[in-house]
Amino acid sequence: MKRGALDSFFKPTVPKKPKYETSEEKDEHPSYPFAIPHLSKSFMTQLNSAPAAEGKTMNSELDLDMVYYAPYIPSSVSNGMFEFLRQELFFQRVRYSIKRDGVSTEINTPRFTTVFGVDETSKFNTDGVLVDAKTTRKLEAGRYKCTPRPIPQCLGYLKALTEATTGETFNFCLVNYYADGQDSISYHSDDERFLGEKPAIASFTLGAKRDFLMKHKPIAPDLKGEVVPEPKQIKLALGSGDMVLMRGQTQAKWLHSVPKRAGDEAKKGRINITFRKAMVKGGTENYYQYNVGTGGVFKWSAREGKMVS
Ligand SMILES: O=C(O)CCC(=O)C(=O)O
Ligand SMILES: [Fe+2]
Repeated sequence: MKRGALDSFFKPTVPKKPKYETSEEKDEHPSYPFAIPHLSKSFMTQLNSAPAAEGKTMNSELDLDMVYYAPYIPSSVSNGMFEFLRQELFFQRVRYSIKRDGVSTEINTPRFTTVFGVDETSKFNTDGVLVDAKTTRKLEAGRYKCTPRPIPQCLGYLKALTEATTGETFNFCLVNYYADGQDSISYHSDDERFLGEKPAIASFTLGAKRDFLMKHKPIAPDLKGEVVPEPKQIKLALGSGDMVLMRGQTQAKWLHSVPKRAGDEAKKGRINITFRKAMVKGGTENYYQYNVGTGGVFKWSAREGKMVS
């Protein structure tokens, strides 16, 4: 046997080198299953030039009020950000049961999810302790059934940039990971009362390109029985680094979805990040219930090329 072959035979298998650089600093918190590294200086510098493209206002359709940045995140960092977040965040695959007409059905959320943040009535102090937003006093035990988690630096950095661009403020960050074309989100609107009347939601895509579909909610005939024609469905092929800001009446009047897709593109995996602002405690309970749940934690395995529990 040749020397080189023997050498490589006995060489220990080193773990795959991550495709991105991180900072030495990490966020740790009792609510995190493991620490999350900060973004590298280089990533932060590159992100500082966001938005990479001017936002296009989409408001010519009935009740629609959106701004579309294609892209928002500079293309030099969008893939690194995708690899970083997929590798460093913890995810869950949430199951819950709902009652439809008295019959309870099990729902398996068809994507990986994670969530950070707390509603406007509370905040994390600099020691990572939850305090009342008004009195800044430590929360009494049992204020929340769930365990709120502070937004880590890597997502907080993007949140601050998004706030500067949009003039909105956010206190929640929800993350979806669509592993392949079978993962999806069905038609819905983010019109919960805990978000307030005309919620602004900034929604990012990293990784695979996926179609984002929008359709107007059914319009009832007016009192005179006149039928208002519904606007036609909208399809945005969201690519890595793109951001859509939905605001005004968009959630009240429109539905959106990311349907299942065949083909190789979706197999690359797609991360969606939404920044939102929940006004009351019920919002925090809802977001943790449906994005964390009670099952086990998943983490990306670079070796296996999939989320593992
Ligand atoms: O993945 C997306 O682009 C949309 C996600 C979404 O609508 C949601 O999480 O409410
Ligand atoms: Fe949504």
